[in-house]
Amino acid sequence: MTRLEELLTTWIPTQRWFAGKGVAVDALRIEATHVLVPGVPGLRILVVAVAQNGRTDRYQVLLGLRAPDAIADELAHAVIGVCDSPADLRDLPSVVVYDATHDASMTAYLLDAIAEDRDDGAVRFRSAPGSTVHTGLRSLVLTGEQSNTTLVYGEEYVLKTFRRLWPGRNPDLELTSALARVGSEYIARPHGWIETDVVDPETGRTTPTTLAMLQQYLRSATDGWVLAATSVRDLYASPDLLPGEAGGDFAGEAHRLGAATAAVHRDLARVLPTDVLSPEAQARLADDMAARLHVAVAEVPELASHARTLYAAFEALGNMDADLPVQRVHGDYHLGQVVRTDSGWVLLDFEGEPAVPVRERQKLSSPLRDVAGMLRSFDYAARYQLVGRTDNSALVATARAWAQRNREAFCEGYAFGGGVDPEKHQMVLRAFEYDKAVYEVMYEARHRPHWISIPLDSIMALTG
Ligand SMILES: Nc1ncnc2c1ncn2[C@@H]1O[C@H](COP(=O)(O)OP(=O)(O)O)[C@@H](O)[C@H]1O
Ligand SMILES: O=P(O)(O)O[C@H]1O[C@H](CO)[C@@H](O[C@H]2O[C@H](CO)[C@@H](O)[C@H](O)[C@H]2O)[C@H](O)[C@H]1O
Repeated sequence: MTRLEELLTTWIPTQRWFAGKGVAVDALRIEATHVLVPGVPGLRILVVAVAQNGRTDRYQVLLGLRAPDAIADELAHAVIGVCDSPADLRDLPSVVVYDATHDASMTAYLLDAIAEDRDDGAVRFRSAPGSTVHTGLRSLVLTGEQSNTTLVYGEEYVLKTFRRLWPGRNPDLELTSALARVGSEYIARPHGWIETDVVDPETGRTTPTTLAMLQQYLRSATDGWVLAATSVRDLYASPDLLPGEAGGDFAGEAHRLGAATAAVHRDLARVLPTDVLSPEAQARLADDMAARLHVAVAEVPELASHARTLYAAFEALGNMDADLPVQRVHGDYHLGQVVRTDSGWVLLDFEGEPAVPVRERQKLSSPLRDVAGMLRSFDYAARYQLVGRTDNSALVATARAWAQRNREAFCEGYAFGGGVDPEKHQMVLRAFEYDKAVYEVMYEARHRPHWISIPLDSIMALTG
């Protein structure tokens, strides 16, 4: 009979949220099993350590268990396999295990437990200060290209379950809660969270670690990426027009998004620490960018011919003779992280780069890093519909014009909303844009190789 570890070794690498794609799994160990609903049907939270190529990453698996003949058709797609029963279920020779995020009868438990501030063994469920969580709502899994798994309960809440676990409080919860405390209108209100203790392998300390965050579901939300892509599509349909003349012009939205971004940065600086980088710290920041480029060139040799310009931009940042104010920022800002609601733009997903340890993500950074992220995203939105088109040469200029118009509108909106004027900090902005483009080359190489030409073409255009 099969052990659960064996099933997980096959299943985890096929999941969208698995960060170690393309690298063989050397070993898999279940580090913790939290039994939330005992017996069958049952629900457990597993912390699974996956060793690959000398490093170990931790993932959260919400595991459903049922008797082998008791799995409903609608759960068939979520089945991981049949394995030996765990030690506490010895009266059953085997069980079917499945991804419990798809089982509304099990996920109801999570919402109930948050509403009751339950302590369940080593798992703590908490509602946010001042929130009364409503229960009895059925959950559905949000589909999409995600690093995590998000459940929507009724039309009221989303529960974002963090898949890759790093010891510590997830910045998404930390920053969203901080912004909620000052009444920010640009976030989805946090309603609760789930946490457990994880031993930090670096320090050996037991560290409260966020497993999930419950947040207001924004019913009327449309993804910023979808809106921008629609605008680009409209323009491509009439390429003789200038972006400002086309029906679906996005510049007004880009301006409002810039202003919303500045407001969020202002609030973060108000409630969380700020600093000014010392010249040494500035040099370290530039060195880190150069080190990331070095790794990327080794993995994607096409980058090599542009490396000199990129290194020069990082060096200029390192030697810059001007103050660089830093604060908590979003950290992975792009059009897929913002939604347009009836009342304006809302920023989501403050967790930063999921592949970076929480400790790193908590470091203060320049808000221009987020600005650069969004500018890169305008470039992506403009270019992605050209991927694979052989007739695209005429449209390249159109794409550039669209990205430029929205870049300017966003920067103007950012300055109008009280942020620094990004266009007046070209050296810093350029370094962050290059650094993000290098990150994207690596991201696409690992997750969406068919899109790698997007950041590579931008780097080519940016570096001349
Ligand atoms: N509170 C919310 N209300 C409505 N939609 C949401 C909400 N939170 C997330 N979403 C949708 O889910 C997508 C992914 O959410 P996100 O927090 O960015 O997850 P991930 O870290 O996995 O990328 C968003 O782009 C948005 O479309
Ligand atoms: O999963 P997350 O949303 O936290 O972020 C990761 O995935 C993003 C892709 O979904 C990736 O963003 C890149 O692609 C976007 C278009 O899909 C584009 O708008 C962004 O500018 C580009 O960086 C993001 O980098 C990655 O961390």
